[in-house]
Amino acid sequence: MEAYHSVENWLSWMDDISDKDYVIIDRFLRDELYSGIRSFFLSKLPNFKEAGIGTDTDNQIDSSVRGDFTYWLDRKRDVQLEPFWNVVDEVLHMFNRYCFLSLSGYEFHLAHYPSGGHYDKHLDQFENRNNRMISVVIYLNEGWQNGDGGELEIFDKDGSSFLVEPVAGRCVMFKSAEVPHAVLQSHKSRFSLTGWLLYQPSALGQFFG
Ligand SMILES: O=C(O)CCC(=O)C(=O)O
Ligand SMILES: [Fe+2]
Repeated sequence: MEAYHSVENWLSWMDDISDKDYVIIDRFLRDELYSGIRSFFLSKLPNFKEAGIGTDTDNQIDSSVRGDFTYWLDRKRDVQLEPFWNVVDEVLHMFNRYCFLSLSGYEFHLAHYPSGGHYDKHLDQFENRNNRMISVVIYLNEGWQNGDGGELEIFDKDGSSFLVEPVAGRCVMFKSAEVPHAVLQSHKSRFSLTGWLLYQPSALGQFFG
């Protein structure tokens, strides 16, 4: 299949994430794919559920920590998103090839922070499950303006931090276990597509598959 982005782009993004633990890429998806995802998002809004903290077996809802509503995606069911899944395949491949990771899975959800929602500072790791390697967030907020809130706050190792505006088409990727981050209170509805590239400890399938 034809590559979605050039190798030169991938090399510079992989350099960025290796050096700084995060990379920010504007207009990551072509217009057509971006619009398809946004329409899909809007069509699913009635089905979103209040997000919890923790894993499937140990999930707690606590809107003082996290105020978003999510809709988990499923590649087999959500076939309208196939062009997006193809990009996910490419992202996985590029991390494996140029960052020497062994990624072999992913999980993605749509996220809606209603006005007033936020997410406290955290790492994208669970105590009882530590296979999230790379976090990927793509923002779908058209007409986002200064003052709308909902910025992603990324913390550096020295404790200092900076804000990333959740503008439409922007993609942020970061190392899930290394980069503490938070979502500042949003003053408008805030839309994103968020996922994690997963490390799966060497299963037999990797050798024989
Ligand atoms: O939407 C964002 O900017 C980040 C969301 C987040 O941190 C999460 O879902 O774990
Ligand atoms: Fe997070």
